[in-house]
Order: sequence, then C-alpha cells, then structure tokens
Amino acid sequence: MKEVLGSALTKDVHDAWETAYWALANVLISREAALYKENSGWTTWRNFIVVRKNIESSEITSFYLKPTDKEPLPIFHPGQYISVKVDIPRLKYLQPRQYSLSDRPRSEFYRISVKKETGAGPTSGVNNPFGYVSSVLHDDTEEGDTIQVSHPRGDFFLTSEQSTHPLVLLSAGVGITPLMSILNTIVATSSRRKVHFIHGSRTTKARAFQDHVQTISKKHPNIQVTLFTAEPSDEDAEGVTYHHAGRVNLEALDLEADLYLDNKQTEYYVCGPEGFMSDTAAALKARSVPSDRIKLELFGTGGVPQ
Ligand SMILES: NC(=O)C1=CN([C@@H]2O[C@H](COP(=O)(O)OP(=O)(O)OC[C@H]3O[C@@H](n4cnc5c(N)ncnc54)[C@H](OP(=O)(O)O)[C@@H]3O)[C@@H](O)[C@H]2O)C=CC1
Repeated sequence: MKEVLGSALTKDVHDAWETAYWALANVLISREAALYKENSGWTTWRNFIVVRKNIESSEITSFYLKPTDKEPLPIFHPGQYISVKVDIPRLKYLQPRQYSLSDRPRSEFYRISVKKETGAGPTSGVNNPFGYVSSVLHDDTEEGDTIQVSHPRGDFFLTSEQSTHPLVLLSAGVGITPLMSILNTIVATSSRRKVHFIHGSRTTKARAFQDHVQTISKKHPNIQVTLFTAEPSDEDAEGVTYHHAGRVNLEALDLEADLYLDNKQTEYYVCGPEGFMSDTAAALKARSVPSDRIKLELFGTGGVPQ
C-alpha cells in the first residue's frame, strides 16, 4: 500500500483500509464455511461413473451416475441441478454444463436426462459450444466412463415437501426433467396431495417418461397427467398417447378440475423453453395466481420476462 499510495497513506487511511479488508474477508470466509457445511465438504468436482445409459425418447437419454468413491450421496432438493464436466481432449477449454436431476433424491446414484441438440458436437463439424456437451454425452460417453460432477444446487425445487396443498407441474420438451424429480418424490413419499402433471412435446416419440407418468396416474388417484402433442402422427391416438393436440395451452384446461384455481394455496412449477415459461406465467397471472405461487426454472435462460 505504501508503495502505491506513498504519502497519501495516512494512519487514518491505513486503519480504514484494514477494517474494510477484514470485514470483507470475514464475509467471504463465513460464506465459504457455510458452503462447505451445506455441501458436506464437496465444493469442487467429484468423479462419477456412468453406470447406466437409458434411451428415454427419440431425443432424450438418461445417464445414471455413481460416485467412484462409493460414499453415499447428499440428499438434494427435488428440482435441483448438477454441473457436469466431460473430458474432451480435442477441446482446449471446456465449460461445465448444468443438467437437472431427473429422479427423486437417492443416496446411491444421481440421474440426469439429456436432450441431444442437433447441429452441435463432434460429428456436426461445428464447434458451437451450445449443445456440444450434450452431443458428447449422447454419442461418445458410454457406460463405465468417468465424468466430473458438482454438488447439486439451484433454487427451483419443491419447497413444500411436507405440505398438503395441490401442485400443478407444467413442462415442455426436456424441461420435464426437474418436474420428473418432483413427481417421483411425491410418489415415493406416498403423499396424498393433489398433483397435476402437464407436459407438452413436439411429437409423442420425442417425449421422455411417457409410460412412467401414465403408469403413475393409473396407480395414484391423487395424481393426474395431461399430455399435449404439438404434431400428432398417424401412430398417435387421442386419449391414449396424448390428450390434446397442439402446444401446452391453459385454455384447453378446466380452471378447477385441472388447474386447482379454487385452492388459493396451489403452487405452480414451470420448466421448459423461455417462451413457454413466460407465456405460462402470464396465463396463470391472468387467472389471478400471484407470482409467489409460480416457480420458474430460470437457470441458463438469463431470466424470463415476468
Ligand atoms: N432445468 C432447466 O432449467 C431446464 C431447462 N430447460 C429448458 O427447456 C428448453 C427447451 O427444451 P426443448 O426440449 O429444447 O424444447 P423444444 O424446443 O423441443 O420445445 C418443446 C415444446 O414446447 C413448445 N413451446 C415452445 N414455446 C412455447 C410456448 N410459448 N408455449 C407453449 N409451448 C411452447 C414447443 O413448440 P414449438 O415446436 O411450436 O416451438 C414444443 O412443442 C431448454 O433450452 C432449456 O432452456 C430444459 C431442461 C431443464
């Protein structure tokens, strides 16, 4: 300091600087300690093995990940995501990518379900970072491979696991993943709360977890499932493979029987393309649902106009 400030460094300036320095350092030290505690000591990257790769739809594949150290995994909040780093030697600099955990919390493995983006990745000849890691996971990552994983985080999660008020889970495309985690948690905890799982995809073949969610709704009278297919094919049958043709549209749904608007505690969780989230939030607000009961998954979107 003396070298830089010279005679401007009076005792008062020195003391003020020292006080400010330690105030800031203490803030950072306590935040680091809190993070360390929250993350059970797991603050950087941990090696995981891909123990299972499962094709869920024409676009989406699940990866089941187990830690190489075989230690039990911390329980995350359903709806949270992990960051994943895949070793790609031909890329000098690799950004980690975030993927929502798509199954309920378990201590033995995590599951992510990844959409393959077209026009990216090693086979496309395009070094576009968007979708590159997803393509590498689909095309180059096999069972037995090791990838690096961060501690789960994110503030889009089921905040009311013990509550009884209804939930409406609205998703489009691969935005289904965090809501799948929430739905599987509801089922695993034998919760009796009313849940409506509403999902839209471009085609039925592109939809992940179709049989799984339909089986859940058959077994659990408190859980209903409504599927929208934007472009039904000749193989589709209305009422069987989908319920409504077109994009997810709240106009097609009953205000009380489907959206539970008569209950002033109903919570709405929304995940999917940005336009889908902003349109759905606007449609709910137009039906007098206050913002604090509408949860949007905003990571990676840079924010959604509300
Ligand atoms: N945890 C997270 O935050 C996650 C976020 N996502 C987000 O979801 C995004 C897209 O997922 P992806 O599978 O590629 O989606 P798609 O582009 O395949 O779209 C899925 C469906 O949503 C429809 N859709 C698009 N906009 C609207 C709208 N305004 N209202 C109603 N329906 C709409 C599409 O219709 P059409 O074909 O006519 O456009 C299509 O039928 C990702 O880019 C990511 O931002 C996904 C996974 C996890």
